[in-house]
Amino acid sequence: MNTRAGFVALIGEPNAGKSTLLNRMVGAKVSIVTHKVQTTRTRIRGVAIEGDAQIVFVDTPGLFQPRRRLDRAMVAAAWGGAADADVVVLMIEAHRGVSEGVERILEGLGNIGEGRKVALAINKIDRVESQVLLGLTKDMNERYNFVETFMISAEKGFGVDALRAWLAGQLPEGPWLYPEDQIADLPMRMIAAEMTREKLTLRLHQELPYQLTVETEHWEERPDGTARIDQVVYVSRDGHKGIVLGNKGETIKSVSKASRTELEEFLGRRVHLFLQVKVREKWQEEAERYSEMGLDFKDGNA
Ligand SMILES: Nc1nc2c(ncn2[C@@H]2O[C@H](COP(=O)(O)OP(=O)(O)OP(=O)(O)O)[C@@H](O)[C@H]2O)c(=O)[nH]1
Repeated sequence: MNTRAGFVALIGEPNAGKSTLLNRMVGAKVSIVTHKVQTTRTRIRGVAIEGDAQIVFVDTPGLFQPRRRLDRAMVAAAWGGAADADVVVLMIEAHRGVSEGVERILEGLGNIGEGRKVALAINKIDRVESQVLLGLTKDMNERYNFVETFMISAEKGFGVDALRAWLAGQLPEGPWLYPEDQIADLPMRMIAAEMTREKLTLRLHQELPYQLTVETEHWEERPDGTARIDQVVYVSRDGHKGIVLGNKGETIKSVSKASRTELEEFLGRRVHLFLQVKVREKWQEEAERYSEMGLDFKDGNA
């Protein structure tokens, strides 16, 4: 049996229906619902299984409202994520047509590289007449070379199975990115990693090394009702390790304390949190496909 696996970036203006579609495609068991933390990272939103294929959906935070300087870096990062995905799906709203926002996205799409598979999903087709749909399909395909166009209603479920099956077929052959037994607690591991990353962001401000990732390596439910969570903060350079540790380790200690407090509140029980900082020079290359955080921020995008 040949398995397939890969990343799909779902992009579109706010309100296009991305969350609705993801919930339908992914199913409650493995969907990840953390909208809380805005980082410069591309996050995994959910993992869907379709036959022999594992589809990892990534999010593109902050893609469409670049107001402040930080947001511009996030926009660049988001496009970086889309450019690294195996397939990009642009979702638009049938009744709104080619809005200004959609035009901007089309411009951005022009820069993500030749040969990228970009599909168009026209959502909310329940709200328009079929002539409108045909016109919109034609218009959009004249503006960009989509490999495929889908007409769907994420809310009513129309066309969603066809889209998921098509996506599965587009992914490269290879082992699954997440072992089956890890998928169930993947959301919790990721939420915990994001909490720590958020605390690092708050504590370090501008000093925060861009090339930094947090992974939850180990999660143990203890018989006494507490949880032991081991996380590793990966940095790409030795010098960054010092920044994250802080003077006499005080930065990492306060990050750890803040993250643990939040985790305890979230889980409703005591948590023993252990943080380690490790240097992994090439973590971007090696971790991209296998780490819990998936696609990442690239040098030069800021
Ligand atoms: N009529 C109709 N409404 C839909 C459809 N899909 C989604 N919606 C509605 O559109 C609204 C936005 O959907 P979301 O899934 O939250 O959109 P989103 O793209 O995730 O939005 P952000 O999280 O802001 O980026 C919700 O009120 C949905 O119920 C559809 O197929 N038809």
